[in-house]
Amino acid sequence: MMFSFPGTGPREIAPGALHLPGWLDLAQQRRLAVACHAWARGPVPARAARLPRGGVMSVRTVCLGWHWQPYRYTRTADDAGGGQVAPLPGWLADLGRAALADAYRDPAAAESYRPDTALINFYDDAARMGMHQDKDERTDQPVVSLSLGDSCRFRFGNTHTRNRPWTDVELVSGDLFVFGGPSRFAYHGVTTTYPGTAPDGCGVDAGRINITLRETGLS
Ligand SMILES: O=C(O)CCC(=O)C(=O)O
Ligand SMILES: [Fe+2]
Repeated sequence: MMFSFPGTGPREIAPGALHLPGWLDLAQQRRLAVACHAWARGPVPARAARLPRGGVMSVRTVCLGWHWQPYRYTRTADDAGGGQVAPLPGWLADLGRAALADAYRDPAAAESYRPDTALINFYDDAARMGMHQDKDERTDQPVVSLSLGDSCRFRFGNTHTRNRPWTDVELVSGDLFVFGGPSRFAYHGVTTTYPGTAPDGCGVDAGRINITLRETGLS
């Protein structure tokens, strides 16, 4: 299952937070993007999630395994027609384990990773994501993030506040970003995307797609 990673090697952004540029080749990006576009159509269509205080997220999100709504996981998509989301395919969980093996160079950490949900976000040119923690999961297993399509500025902060210090990282189509260990609950967000930067043949005509794999601890 080990992946031979052709990129420049993991770059440590913070302890436990690693950026692996170019982790997916163009053919893998295309296959993933095609799959994301299919999931976006259903059984629960991608939608802009409503926030408890009335706002609406600027990304559209579709979930696999568990349905996420701000700020909890449910079996059925109660805020999006009540259907049951598609299961997380085994090959995507395998890809998550391969990601951890390459990021942490630790086969044991990879073997014990059991992601059971994926959140897939679709960014149009105006979409952003404010600084937040991924804290609706009941485990402290890492989050594995894969980027497709347009590049973005990903802001990776600290675990205490949504403010500085942070590091801005440009995430490009095919990049892997993993955050776990001491960085698992760090604040992070997407401050902007760069329209028109998607490489030809990555399967994304416009905008950006981000997939995060998580282990909810609910399954
Ligand atoms: O789009 C990204 O790169 C990050 C997405 C994210 O933070 C999330 O879905 O919780
Ligand atoms: Fe997040």
